[in-house]
Amino acid sequence: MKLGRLNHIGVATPSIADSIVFYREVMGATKIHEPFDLPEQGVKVCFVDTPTDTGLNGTQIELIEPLPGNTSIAGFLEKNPAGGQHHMCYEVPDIHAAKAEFEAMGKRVLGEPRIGAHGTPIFFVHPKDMGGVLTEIMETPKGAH
Ligand SMILES: CC[C@H](C(=O)O)C(=O)SCCNC(=O)CCNC(=O)[C@H](O)C(C)(C)COP(=O)(O)OP(=O)(O)OC[C@H]1O[C@@H](n2cnc3c(N)ncnc32)[C@H](O)[C@@H]1OP(=O)(O)O
Ligand SMILES: [Co+2]
Repeated sequence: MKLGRLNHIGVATPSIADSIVFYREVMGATKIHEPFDLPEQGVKVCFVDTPTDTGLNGTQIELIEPLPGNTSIAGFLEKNPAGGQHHMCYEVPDIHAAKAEFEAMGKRVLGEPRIGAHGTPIFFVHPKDMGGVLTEIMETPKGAH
């Protein structure tokens, strides 16, 4: 692998509305995007931008709240009622090549690549194979940065 850009840090929350207030009032976030539902992934999503001085897009905070019926995030929140750091997402140039590399290293890729919150293909690698960090791999959006 070649370590790619840290696209976002996923933070599970019981309430995106409450988390928006936190990131604005406590953290001083100035660019908080409109929340949107991603029903195929069973989550409501809200991106919080972090500033960069490079003019490129900074790593985002991805707030995720379970939609009714979602079990994975709901299960995480049962264990962590206040929410918490859920996953890290790195960019790759080619999602299929990356999937083959992780599988060749014996890492458990969870499912086939599917479209994620940025509209490009993503997959997850099991946290137990990744030093305890649920790791999302995302294909870099065309023309990004
Ligand atoms: C895709 C849209 C958006 C985007 O960016 O595009 C998102 O990121 S949406 C994010 C939500 N989607 C997912 O998380 C999909 C991938 N996740 C999974 O498939 C499951 O959550 C899985 C397999 C990681 C865990 O599910 P399971 O049912 O096995 O839950 P358990 O509680 O039994 O966990 C087993 C074991 O793993 C540890 N665990 C669970 N979640 C995490 C985590 N987020 N980070 C680190 N470790 C995690 C859990 O503690 C258990 O460990 P054990 O020692 O056995 O107690
Ligand atoms: Co994510």
